Formats: sequence, structure tokens, C-alpha cells
Amino acid sequence: MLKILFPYIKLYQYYFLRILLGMLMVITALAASIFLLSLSGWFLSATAFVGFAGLYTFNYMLPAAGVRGAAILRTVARYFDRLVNHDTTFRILAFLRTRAFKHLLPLNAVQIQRFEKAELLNTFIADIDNLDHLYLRLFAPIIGSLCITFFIYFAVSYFDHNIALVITLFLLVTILTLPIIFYYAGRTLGEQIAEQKSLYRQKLVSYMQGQAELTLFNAKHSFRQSLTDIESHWLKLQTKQSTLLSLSNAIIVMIVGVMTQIIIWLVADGISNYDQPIIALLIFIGLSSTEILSPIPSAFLFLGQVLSSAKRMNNLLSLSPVINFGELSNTDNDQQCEITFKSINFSYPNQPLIILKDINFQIKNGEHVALIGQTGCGKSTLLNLITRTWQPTNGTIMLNQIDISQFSEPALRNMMSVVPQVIHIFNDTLRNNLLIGNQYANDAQLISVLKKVELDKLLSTEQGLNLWLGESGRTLSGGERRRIGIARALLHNAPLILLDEPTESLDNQTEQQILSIIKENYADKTLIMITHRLIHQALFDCTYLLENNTIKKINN
Ligand SMILES: Nc1ncnc2c1ncn2[C@@H]1O[C@H](COP(=O)(O)OP(=O)(O)OP(=O)(O)O)[C@@H](O)[C@H]1O
Repeated sequence: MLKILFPYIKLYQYYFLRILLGMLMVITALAASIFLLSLSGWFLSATAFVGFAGLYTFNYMLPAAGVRGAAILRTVARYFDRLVNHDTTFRILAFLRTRAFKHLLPLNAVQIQRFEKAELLNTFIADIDNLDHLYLRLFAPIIGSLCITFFIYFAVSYFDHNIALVITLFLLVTILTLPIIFYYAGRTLGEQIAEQKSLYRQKLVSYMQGQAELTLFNAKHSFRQSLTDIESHWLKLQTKQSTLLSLSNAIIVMIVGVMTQIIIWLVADGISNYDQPIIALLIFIGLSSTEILSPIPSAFLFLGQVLSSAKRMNNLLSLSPVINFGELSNTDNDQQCEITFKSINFSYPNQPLIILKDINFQIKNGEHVALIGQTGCGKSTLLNLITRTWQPTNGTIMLNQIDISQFSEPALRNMMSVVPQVIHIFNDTLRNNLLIGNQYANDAQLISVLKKVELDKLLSTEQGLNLWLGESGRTLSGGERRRIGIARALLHNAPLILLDEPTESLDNQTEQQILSIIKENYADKTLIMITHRLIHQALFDCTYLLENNTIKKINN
């Protein structure tokens, strides 16, 4: 168990001072609470016993001030306990999310394909959230209650050593045994709840995304029903967990009850010679132990959930990138780009089909190349080898006579602009959607690029560059989306541009416009464009045909 949780416990070293302060607040709040209850008990019984006779002799002020002081201290400590500990937890969670995301980015497509999209979403949201139990619900209450147990021992020993021993023994045995019992009682339930929660989230995402297909195949109702089934199973499991929680509270009340009975017996008349108010004080100390014990079993009840989330996170964090980038960050001629393919072979991992076989060709700097071939022959795959989305099975790709694997990732990204088949538009402003091409571009550059791709009509509204493009660029036509893709590539201004069918499914006029924008703006850059349309060949210096896993040059 510790092995699974260790990576997260290790993170606490970065927040040591905050955790220390948070623990201090937990201990202060608990101590103030016990002090308040026992002092109140003593005060009430002392005033009752002195009666009217003590009206002028009994000092009411001091204990009353003590009670008020303890109440204020408890409230303040509780407030800061919540503030500091929740703030620390949020910081740890934010750190974990950033770390998980940074870890995910360098993984290649095949490693990410292992996870369903919603599974990753679940890991980022629910699993990381579950890990907050670890500190807030587990470590903080356990450490707090152990410290207070020793504090009670020393405080009660001042009056009676036997009673101090009884209270300490009861508290320690409860703190050390109940968690184990409730961990085992709730482990499977916790795991099942985490599993159902993740399954529900995955199904819900599929349900939302697949509305069109589900409606088309008349499967909406049955899919919705399967979602409801998971939900009701999940609710049943949660009910069981709540029952266990109630049981743990009942056991705590019973333990404290038995302990209080023993204390009453020890301080009873004839066995001890205490004043009645002291008797009340000792009994109230015993009763107040409920406060220390009640969070303990519930913490362990949720441990199963925390563990299964931690396992999923560990699974993700244990993946190391298959494609490793080199150290090379700058070259003398990073404003030009010549590409050489040397004996490249490629098959997708775990797939029997050979996609590319012994590919050898060279594209000179500034050359414009059309790449043609039948559907599924491997054209996109070839571009993906240049971007290093995939790694050749063997052979070498060189950029400016340097092996592509020697470039650092930023250096490689700086050398090329890619316009994919599907342009992703983020639910954001026009400005932010363009800045993806070059985060340092100013508004004047963005406007000039929009003019180049003939999208300046988008600037005609009051919002200008702040125009909201909506979910997946709903407000844009197919042609406009492609133009945004080209605008991003223009802003990126790299010496190599890779275009994957940029005019696919566009009408003739838009297609011609887009092609002329590309030709005009990339006149001096190296360009590879995948196309199905042979009429485009005239626009290029040469054409390569990909056929039977190999490539051959066709003169235009
Ligand atoms: N991630 C993948 N895993 C396994 N096989 C894949 C993967 N991506 C593509 N393929 C297969 O590799 C082959 C080449 O695909 P690729 O997308 O490169 O073809 P293409 O020539 O670009 O096709 P199109 O013109 O239709 O875009 C196809 O048979 C395809 O099914």
C-alpha cells in the first residue's frame, strides 16, 4: 500500500511548512475543543455545588473567560485549519495535474491510444481529486489524534494516573485497530465505487459525443438505460459505504461510552476522593474523545477509493515516451529545410501490415512537392514520420543533413508548420485561436495574416480579434476553418510546411483561393502537400506517387 501511495506522500516535502502549520491548526482546534468541553463540565458542576453560598466567594470570571477563550480559539483554529489545509491540498492537486499533463504530452499516439479519451479525463479530474483524501482525511486526523492522545495523557496524569492510562489505552487501541478493520471492510467497496465513477464518466462522454450516431441507429434509449444502470449500481455501493460509515460512528460512540463508564467507576465515591467538579471534568474529558476518534474509521473507509485512483495515476505516470528527442536546439541554417529519407521502413506497432518499405528520396530547400496516392497508402503516415508523431521502424530521416532524432522537440517544431486535414478550433476568441501558431505575434501581425488568408471579414464585427469562435469553431464554414489553419502556419513562419489535403471537400472556388494563398505565401519555403487531385500537380515543382508501399517521382 505504501508503495502505491509513496509518490504522493513524497510530494508533501515541497509543502512541508504549510503542512506543519495545518497540523498545528488541527491540533489546536482539537485541544481547544476538549479543553472547552471539560472546563464547561467542571464550571457547571462547580457552580451548582457552591450554589448561592458561593455568590460572593466563587470566582466566576476566570473559568467563564476560559470557556469563552477556548470557544474563540476553537473557532479561529478550525477556520485556519480549513483554510491552510484546503489551500495546501489544492496546491498539491494542481501540482499533480500539471505533472500528469506534462508527463502525457511527450507520449506518442500509440501510448495514448491505450486510454480512452474519457479515461484520461477521469484520471485528470476524479482520480486526482480522490487523492486529496490522503492528506485531508487520512494523515491530518491521524497525526492530530495521536498528538492529542498524548496531550490528554499528560493533562489527566496531573489528576489521576490510572484514569490517564485508561483514556490513553482506549484511544490508542481504537486509533490503531479501527482503521485496519474499516480499511478491509471498505476496500472492495471503495475500489468498486472508483471503478463505477470512472465507467459512468466514460459512458457519459460517449453518450454526449455520440448523440448523432445513437439517434441514427435508434440506440439512444438503450444507451441511456445502460448509463442509468451504472448510476444505480454506483448509488447502491455508496449507500453501503454510508451504512459502514454510520456503523463506524456507532462503534466510536459505544467505545467512548464504555470508556466513560470505566472513568465514572474509577472516580466514583468510595474509590476516589475527588471533589465533584473534578469528577465532572474527568468524565467530560472522556466524553470529548468522540471528537478525536470520529474521523478515523471514515478515513480508512475511503482508502480503497484513494488506492485505486493512485494505481491509475501510477499507471499513467509509469509510461515513458517511446520517441525521445535530442539535444540539438540551434543549427546554422534553420531558415532553410532540405529533407532526405534514407531506407525508411514503417509498420504501425503491433500491426502486420507494412506501410512504407525502403523509401528513399530527397526534397531540396524551397522545393514544392505534391504527394499523391490512393486512400490508405500511407501519405499521412509519411508526414507523421517527419513530425515525429511516429518513429520509422528503421532508416533515417534527415533535415538539412542532420538526423531528425538529434533535434530537440522545440527546435524541430520551430522548423515546420503543419496544416492537418482537420483544423481544430478551440472554444475561444479569434485572437487566441491564431496565437496557437505563434504566441508572440502582436495584433497587427494577426490582422495582416487574416488579410493574407482572406479572413479579414471576421474582423468586421465590434469584437474584432475578440470574436468568439464557439465550440469547434461552430460559427465558421469548412473553408474558413482551413484558412485559420493556414493563418496559424503563416504566423509560425517555419522553413518547412506540411499540408495534409488542405482543400479536401471544399468547393472549386474556395479550393483555388486557398491554393493561391499557399503558393503566394510559401514561394520561398519547402512545401509538401498531400492531395488527391491530379490537377494540382501543375502547381508543384515535382510530384511523388506513393504506391505499393514505396515512392516514385513523377515529372510534372
Ligand atoms: N494509428 C494507426 N494504427 C494502425 N494503423 C493505422 C494507424 N493510422 C493509419 N493506419 C493505417 O495505415 C495505413 C495508411 O494510413 P494513412 O492515414 O497514412 O493513409 P493515407 O494515404 O493518408 O490515406 P488518406 O488519403 O485516406 O488520408 C492505412 O491502412 C491505415 O488504416
